[in-house]
Amino acid sequence: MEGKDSIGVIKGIGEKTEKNLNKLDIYTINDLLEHYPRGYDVYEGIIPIITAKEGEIMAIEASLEKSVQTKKVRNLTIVSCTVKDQSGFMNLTWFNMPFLKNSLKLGTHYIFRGRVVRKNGILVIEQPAILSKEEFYNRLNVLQPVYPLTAGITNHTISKAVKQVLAQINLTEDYLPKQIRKNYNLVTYNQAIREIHFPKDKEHMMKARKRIIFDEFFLFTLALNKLKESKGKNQSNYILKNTKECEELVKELPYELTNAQKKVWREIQNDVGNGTIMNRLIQGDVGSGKTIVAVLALLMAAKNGYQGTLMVPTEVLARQHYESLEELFTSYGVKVCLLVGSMTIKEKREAYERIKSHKVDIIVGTHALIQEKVEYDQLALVITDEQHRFGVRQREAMANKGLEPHILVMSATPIPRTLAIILYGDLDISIIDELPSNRLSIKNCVVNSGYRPTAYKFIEKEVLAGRQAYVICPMVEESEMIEAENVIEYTDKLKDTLPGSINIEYLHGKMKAKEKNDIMDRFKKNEIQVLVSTTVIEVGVNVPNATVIMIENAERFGLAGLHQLRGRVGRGKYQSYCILVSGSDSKETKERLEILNKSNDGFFIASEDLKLRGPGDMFGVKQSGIMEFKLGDIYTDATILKNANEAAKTMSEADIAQICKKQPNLGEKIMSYSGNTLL
Ligand SMILES: Nc1ncnc2c1ncn2[C@@H]1O[C@H](COP(=O)(O)OP(=O)(O)OP(=O)(O)O)[C@@H](O)[C@H]1O
Repeated sequence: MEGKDSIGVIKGIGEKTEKNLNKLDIYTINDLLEHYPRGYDVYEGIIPIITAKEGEIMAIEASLEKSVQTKKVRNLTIVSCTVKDQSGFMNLTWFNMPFLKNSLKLGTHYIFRGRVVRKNGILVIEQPAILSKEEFYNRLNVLQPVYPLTAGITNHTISKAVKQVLAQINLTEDYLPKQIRKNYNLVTYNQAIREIHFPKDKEHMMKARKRIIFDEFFLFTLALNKLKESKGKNQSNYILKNTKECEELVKELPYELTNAQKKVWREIQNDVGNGTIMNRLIQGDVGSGKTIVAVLALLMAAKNGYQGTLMVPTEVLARQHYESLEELFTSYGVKVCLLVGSMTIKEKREAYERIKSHKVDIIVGTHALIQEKVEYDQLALVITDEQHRFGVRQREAMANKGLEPHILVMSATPIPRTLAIILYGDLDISIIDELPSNRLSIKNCVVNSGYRPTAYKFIEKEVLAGRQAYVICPMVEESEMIEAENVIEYTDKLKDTLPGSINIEYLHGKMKAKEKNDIMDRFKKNEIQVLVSTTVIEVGVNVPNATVIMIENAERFGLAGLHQLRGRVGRGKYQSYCILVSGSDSKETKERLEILNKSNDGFFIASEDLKLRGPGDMFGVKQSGIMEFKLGDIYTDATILKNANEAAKTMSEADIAQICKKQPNLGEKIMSYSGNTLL
């Protein structure tokens, strides 16, 4: 078996499973091996039912009190039952597992293990695993990998497949020179891959992680260094002059640009006017007003007779920008068009035609913008919104579309300067370090679920005063389907609680793009006052009239993620509020959430978060996922990042060629970061 082989060669993986694995971007054996656990589950002992705590995972040994009930709610089958041990009773529920009705027998003792949640005021274990004594005790205190999943793929499917591959594959060829391994105290590739999936203990897992993260950062910085070298300060084909329209737009804005915005705008003008190609990153906290600076740059490109694009991570955002740009630019005679994946073939074809013939100046869209079929005419400026989804590769693919256009990247990730210099090695950095002066600081509170009625009353009060609110629903990791169902259920309950005059709608990842856009449009127009949503409320959504965000299960998010979510409010002149509802009473959770409670400053939060979370602290909290590293976290793994960067710098062209010979897929890996032919 070889890394390049298709996953179809694994015994037990049929066509259907293969298709489902493809949805997780797993096509080859290598992809599977690099589908790292997102955490580890550690089985602790059996405890009495009476000690159940909301939000925690528990194992109980119990028997059925009554026979199993099933009911159908929309397209979900819900199986539920009550079990008892000597200390008390507990309700259990499963989704879409109707067969349990016949397999669970009265009078038999089972071990159930799962997360305790509160439903209608009662504690319930949701989706518990049912284990035999032997299975349970075999797993006790052993780190079990927990993989990112998709519909049709269980954790068991992946871990079984990985086990089989590890038994058959030879991974002893290590591309990383021995000296580097020695200098930075890194285990071999072979050991790392084996132990990241099935670690002997936490210490081994940490060593495996360190090596894999080192590789991620090493290859990334290698690619960046190359990119930087190849770019140099190249001559630009597009020299953009300042235009009177930009000055007019600045004058017409309902606010004055902050000094930080003015400074960044000047830097951009200088970049695009001095004859070299601009490669610039604008970094600014959520809501600091990056968009208007990008808008000015686009107007300038259009008024110089060129095209410009604005590429964002989601369709909802693309539409939001498209609509506001169209409104802003019409009076300047600048034509804007939208290009997103969900458009019909006919619509897309029309867009391609208008782009190619330069009937439009500004194109706003998602990754559809970089598809091969799009041909631009004099594309002078590419702006991407780097909310963790666009890596160097996409940036380059876009750049290659034009005759080397100017590139502007916007990021709301608060990265300390020393790290930013490494991570954005090929870019100059501008920082918007000042919020608009009309902003009031967001008021925060951390509460438990008992506070919900008060929170709902508060939302009602704000809505009656003309404002709007977001409610972010509990996170469900098992399946998007169940998550969607939760959102619908939550919305129904909220409708029962709040007055009928308040329009409440929901948004979740399973909805069609058109439905999502429609809901967002109506929320923007204040036809919807309360939006219940999963985290699909993406970074960048801008509804300044929304003043409350209530986040359920706040304990399950990383602080960076919470800060981004919170950034959906406090974007206008009104006092805004963030209610963090925590489903856990643990001291660590309280400490973590307290950081957000205390501060609204992204840099401060990131650095405090770092102090609390040690490196490799991957239990329980969703990682920030910045810049597409599979395991590496730029904050907690900053030391590894610095080391990897240092090591990459020592590599000469010949060294790289040498190690690529040893490991042919290394070249591909580097390319996957850079999108550039390096070798
Ligand atoms: N100088 C300013 N004074 C007052 N309001 C401003 C100013 N600049 C921008 N705004 C307004 O602030 C809001 C947030 O701005 P914008 O959407 O550009 O934020 P952002 O930096 O892109 O944030 P995010 O990272 O969350 O997307 C918008 O409604 C915008 O109109």
